Amino acid sequence: MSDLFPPTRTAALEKLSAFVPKAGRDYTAQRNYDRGLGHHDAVSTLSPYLRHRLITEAEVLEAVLGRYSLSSAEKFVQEVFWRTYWKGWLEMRPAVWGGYQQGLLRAWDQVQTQSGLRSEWEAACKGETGIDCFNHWAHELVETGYLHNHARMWFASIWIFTLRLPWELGADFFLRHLYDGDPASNTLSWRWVAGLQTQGKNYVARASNISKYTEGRFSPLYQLASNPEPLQGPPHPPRMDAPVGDTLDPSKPSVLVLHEDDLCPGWLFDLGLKPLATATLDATGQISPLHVAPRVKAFKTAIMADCASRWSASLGPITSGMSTAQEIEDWARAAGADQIVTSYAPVGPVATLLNDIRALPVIRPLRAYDRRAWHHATAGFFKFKAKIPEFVGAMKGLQPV
Ligand SMILES: Cc1cc2nc3c(=O)[nH]c(=O)nc-3n(C[C@H](O)[C@H](O)[C@H](O)COP(=O)(O)OP(=O)(O)OC[C@H]3O[C@@H](n4cnc5c(N)ncnc54)[C@H](O)[C@@H]3O)c2cc1C
Repeated sequence: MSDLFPPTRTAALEKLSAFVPKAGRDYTAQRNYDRGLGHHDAVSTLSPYLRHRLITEAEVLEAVLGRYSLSSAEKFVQEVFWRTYWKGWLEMRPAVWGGYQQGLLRAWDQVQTQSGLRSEWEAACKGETGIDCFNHWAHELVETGYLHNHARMWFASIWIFTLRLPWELGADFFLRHLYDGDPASNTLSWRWVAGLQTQGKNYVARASNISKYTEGRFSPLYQLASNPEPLQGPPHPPRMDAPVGDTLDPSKPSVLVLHEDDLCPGWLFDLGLKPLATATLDATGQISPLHVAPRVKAFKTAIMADCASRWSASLGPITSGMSTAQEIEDWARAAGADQIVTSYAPVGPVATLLNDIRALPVIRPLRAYDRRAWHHATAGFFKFKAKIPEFVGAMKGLQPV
């Protein structure tokens, strides 16, 4: 497992405190520079922890806003809210996740039946194309489980417009190798690069931009598609209401399911939950039709174990690695529960698995942070970000001025 991301909350907190002093002017000025493996100091590299809520958005924002004003740390705060925005956007249009999964299966079928496509896809995943920077990022991703945001944008753009590979295969490559692989941020960012998210507007990687922001490490002059058209896709599905979450009745005999979307369960105990027993869920196998990288699987297993050991006094007997609805139902019944309690899981493999549970009610309280923000993801990020002072004010228990 990579030393860059030790799979513990302690490591996440240490990373946060090391980063906080840089979250103001330094981040604003430096965040777009990708200085390469071992030199990602200008950004927080907190995403593997934030994605799984081994540390929460609220904790990160509070630490940064404890040192800086909102206007001094505006850029960083906005980036954290991109994660919130993407989640809210997908919650209200879950069909986009289903559409991605279907598109991926179609593309995977083509890879298996068209030898030309298969060898191009393999070369891209192995970092054996004729484009140095792209090859470098493919290796960095596979070897470290992380890529800088700018590298993700360039990589996705080259994958789609220069190599002309199906975007779903690229998104899948990311999900199988990123420690922070996330249904909302990944799918919608790939769609954004392709021109499917902000429809008709694609992101085109330019050699000059790559050269500037890699400080000359790469300069793929004349190697990249120069004026590609955005991909065409269906219009966005109709918007559903954002979820508000269930109310927990802690007096009912309950079991707790811990999952990779929220590994800070303390707020559920604050609601009065006293589980008879706890299970950790393993939904890793559901994220892709292909094998997820062993380092990613190991990271997820380890952060769940870290969570379980931190909270062991509150969890009751712990069963690890449940991976089917049937297993969970049988275990919950055997424990004598009337209900299964779990933090609300946003659109993705965990939610899909939990939706299959029929034998017992599944109670999914939603954090106030998500409930306040998600329903504002109606249009583009520009409109959403205008609400940030309000979100932050509510988080601090303050009214925005
Ligand atoms: C094609 C593509 C695929 C992506 N796939 C994922 C993914 O699977 N999982 C994932 O967590 N992020 C994804 N991102 C978003 C972003 O690249 C990463 O969250 C960010 O690079 C993480 O590094 P960091 O923690 O050092 O970020 P910092 O710059 O330090 O930002 C702080 C935090 O803000 C959030 N954040 C920053 N930028 C974004 C963004 N553009 N979208 C959403 N949240 C953001 C993250 O939680 C991050 O930890 C993707 C972006 C692109 C362009």
